[in-house]
Amino acid sequence: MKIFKFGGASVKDAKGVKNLVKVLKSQGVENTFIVISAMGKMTNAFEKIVNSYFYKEEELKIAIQFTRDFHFQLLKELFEDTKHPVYLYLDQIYAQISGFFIQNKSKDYNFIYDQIVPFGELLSTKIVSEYLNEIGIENNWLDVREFIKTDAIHRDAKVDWNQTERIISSTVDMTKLNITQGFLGGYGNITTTLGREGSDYTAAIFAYCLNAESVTIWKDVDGVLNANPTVFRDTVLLNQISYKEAIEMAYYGASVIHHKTLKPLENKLIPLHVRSFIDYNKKGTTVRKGNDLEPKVPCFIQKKNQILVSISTLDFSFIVENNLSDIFKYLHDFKLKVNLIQNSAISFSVCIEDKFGNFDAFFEKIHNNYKVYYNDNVTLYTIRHFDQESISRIEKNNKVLLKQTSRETIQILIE
Ligand SMILES: Nc1ncnc2c1ncn2[C@@H]1O[C@H](COP(=O)(O)OP(=O)(O)O)[C@@H](O)[C@H]1O
Ligand SMILES: N[C@@H](CC(=O)OP(=O)(O)O)C(=O)O
Repeated sequence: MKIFKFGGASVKDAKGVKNLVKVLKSQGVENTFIVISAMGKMTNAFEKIVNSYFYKEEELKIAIQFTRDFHFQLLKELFEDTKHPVYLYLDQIYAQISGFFIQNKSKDYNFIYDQIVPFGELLSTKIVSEYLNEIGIENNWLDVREFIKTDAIHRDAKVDWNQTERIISSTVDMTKLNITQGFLGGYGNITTTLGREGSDYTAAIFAYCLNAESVTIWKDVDGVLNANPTVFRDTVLLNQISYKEAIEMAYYGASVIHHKTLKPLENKLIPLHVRSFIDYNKKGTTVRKGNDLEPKVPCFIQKKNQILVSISTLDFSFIVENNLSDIFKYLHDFKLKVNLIQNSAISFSVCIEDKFGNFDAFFEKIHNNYKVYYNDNVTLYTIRHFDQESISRIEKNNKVLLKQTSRETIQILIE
């Protein structure tokens, strides 16, 4: 059995949905399990709804209407008959959204996020599923929240592997073409999410639990390239990469594969194919056990919006011995992702990412006990398998704030 994951870019409009059908037909629909993300940029649009609810109530209605109009327009292009039940589904979803905001008493941003943003995936999967039925490709729509069970950490839920594996392996009917949502999970009856861009991970979870033969994620690029083509010129397609190389690249921020996707696949040696939904006959990239990189070229990863924090002790005590555990505890408590660390005798520099908007609270907590300086909005470049030419490419015309080299990797922080 094979798992296909279609991301937002592949279903960004009605043409995209029709193209998904072409991809499916070209590969054969038998023994296939499909994971789909929200359409186009709909996750951002649903995030805007949550943001308006909290901070700009006067924009809430418009934000909701924007997502509704988007899906309604798409339905009109896919289903001529406005009496088709999928239109009713759309109405029901928007009644649920309004009902939620009327009844909600919670002030927990992350909880509310997880009750609203998932409508993007629920709508996209229902639309694709109904469209496939309409054109004669029978399929089974699954509510992923009943299958992937998580803890209650909203927006960053951890999978309960025991429960999830038991449920998936015993209840998914593999004789059917199944379609489900990426990115979502369930804690009891409460919806959770696995972190932005988590649909690749969803595909890997199902692959692991169903012992799939492969996972294919369909992208708007030919496969995994040695750099993001929207940032770098002259990129090269990587035909094959090892799990280890892929996990390193994803960890450093190569957004083409979600970083949690690799471990479940590597554990069962399930190959991951990254292929183009535009040129779907091309082979793309395969991630599997074997040579690190084919061809072996420097690989560039850019991470924007980083904060470089330099922390030193006030009393000249050694930073590592006496203070580091303290600082790391706060970094952990405030969910600040550490991307680079470097220390001297009395000071410590750390490059962090503030996904949840907690940096100010972290700063508040530590600035009385330490001398703290920071530069925000800096960019971290990572080069795997670097050479002098690749380093010069990054450093040219840029102010380097910090640089760190290990055997295979160099990281350069640029102002
Ligand atoms: N190393 C890389 N190779 C290929 N694409 C990359 C790489 N790094 C970043 N990308 C970006 O990832 C995009 C595809 O991923 P994404 O937009 O998340 O797709 P989807 O939403 O369909 O999952 C590409 O269009 C490209 O801009
Ligand atoms: N829709 C979610 C999950 C996801 O993985 O999306 P995509 O496959 O389009 O990156 C997000 O945008 O975060």
